[in-house]
Amino acid sequence: MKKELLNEKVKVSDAKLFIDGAYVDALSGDTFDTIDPATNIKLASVAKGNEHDAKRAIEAAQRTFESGIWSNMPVEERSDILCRMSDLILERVDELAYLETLDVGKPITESRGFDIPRAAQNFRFFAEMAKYVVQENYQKHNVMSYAEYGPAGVTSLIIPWNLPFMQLTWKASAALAAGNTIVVKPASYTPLSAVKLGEIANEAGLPPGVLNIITGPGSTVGTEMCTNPYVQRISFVGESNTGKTVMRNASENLTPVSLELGGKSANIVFEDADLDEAVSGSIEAIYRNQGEICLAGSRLLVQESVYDEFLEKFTNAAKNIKVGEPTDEQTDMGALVSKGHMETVDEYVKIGIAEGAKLAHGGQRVAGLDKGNFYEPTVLYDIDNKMRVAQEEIFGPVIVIIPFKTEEDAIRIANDSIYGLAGVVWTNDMRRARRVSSAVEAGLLWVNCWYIRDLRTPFGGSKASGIGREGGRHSFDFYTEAKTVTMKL
Ligand SMILES: NC(=O)c1ccc[n+]([C@@H]2O[C@H](COP(=O)([O-])OP(=O)(O)OC[C@H]3O[C@@H](n4cnc5c(N)ncnc54)[C@H](O)[C@@H]3O)[C@@H](O)[C@H]2O)c1
Ligand SMILES: O=C/C=C/C=C(\O)C(=O)O
Repeated sequence: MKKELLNEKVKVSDAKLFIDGAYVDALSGDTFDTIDPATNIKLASVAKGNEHDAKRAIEAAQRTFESGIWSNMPVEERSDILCRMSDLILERVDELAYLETLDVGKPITESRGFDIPRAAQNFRFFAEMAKYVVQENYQKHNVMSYAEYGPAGVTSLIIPWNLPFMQLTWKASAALAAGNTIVVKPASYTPLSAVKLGEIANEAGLPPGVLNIITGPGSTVGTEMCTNPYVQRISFVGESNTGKTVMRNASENLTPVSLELGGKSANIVFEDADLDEAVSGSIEAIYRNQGEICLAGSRLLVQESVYDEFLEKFTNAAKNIKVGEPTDEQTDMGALVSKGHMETVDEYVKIGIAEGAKLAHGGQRVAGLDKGNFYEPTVLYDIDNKMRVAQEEIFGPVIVIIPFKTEEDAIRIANDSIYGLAGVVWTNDMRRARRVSSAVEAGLLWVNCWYIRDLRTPFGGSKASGIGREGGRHSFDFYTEAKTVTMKL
């Protein structure tokens, strides 16, 4: 079934580089395999680009930018093309969702219900918004100053493997709407959906050379995308340590960076919260997408007075999660992206237990599903925030539960982290909600909910979780170059 669908819909031979509107092999002719996380069997051969291919793509993007075919196109026309891309993504939702599920290992209900529709929404949102970006114009006596926000130029987008199509389109749609030409690199574990964007672009009428896609290693392709002098903007999503390398490399040409990096977000449950709501929200915040979400509420802080009751309810809910074949409609949690990543997650659980953590559930691979990278939803409790499992990003289905006494303790523990991506607060006291959300050091705070998004809001992290914000006007700030023109009239 899988193979047939792959051959029929995915056309394995299509997993090539996309440069100047055409699918091409890597200059070296090299390929690499992308693997199905549910079986560890090869899914497809993918062109293995290197720095020379990246250079070729950047030069195509530069030529196209200079031609003005996209950068000078009236914004309404650009917007129409991007809206067509949005429509085409929706028309192909089943195929793209299937592809994403095969490549990432995530449940089909998640790909079809979230990743792909959100990708379509990304394109429509930024295409519409580009038409209404407010221009500044000031006057003092006979002097008028106004600002032009032109496209920045060739833009590099480097994407991780956890939400591949959603995050690629989150960046690509904004960068394109602003009039840039782009070069994108998906993660090597999950290149297949990104490759499809080339077909969609051609069908929508995006001029050749505006979008270029290079599959291949970060060390070669990614490095070129950060150091090539034609590149004017770099938007990167991935681990904090890779983010440091990106920033170091970007400094060579003083290229502006937007970095969305790792997290270890505090999810704080107060005694006055609706406990059932807090349990189901916290379950989603750690186990959705196998825990492979940067925004995961991966440090669960629970007030002592409700700790035992919460722990019992949470553990029962974790036991009820159905881990299984990602393409099965009944599956809640699929496979981890790779065998190596699953081993890292398992290693963390062992480290936690050695550090003194107690195990309420999980802590091992799922019995009977040993061909794929299936790991049980795992609950570690009685955690001290100093433990490695509380400080380091595990990026898998492992919650660490930490008791706390007072609001001040909760805030102190929440902020005792190198990361500052997100935070979650469960309480029915709105004054407390306001106080705690102000005090927690993070770019994103959710109260009595998790991962509800409004694309107009600033999105990004503080501390080691990133630099800059995207979303709404913040995306346009990053993907444009401002110029102030002052005229004496
Ligand atoms: N803050 C956010 O919005 C956000 C969103 C999703 C994922 N993440 C983070 O991403 C991480 C998981 O993703 P990952 O394992 O793919 O991250 P990663 O840092 O290993 O890789 C991310 C991308 O960078 C590329 N890359 C690797 N070395 C590079 C280099 N030297 N120069 C340029 N590019 C290079 C990779 O090939 C990949 O495409 C987690 O830390 C997670 O929290 C953050
Ligand atoms: O894993 C990280 C999640 C990133 C989410 C977004 O970029 C988004 O919702 O726009």
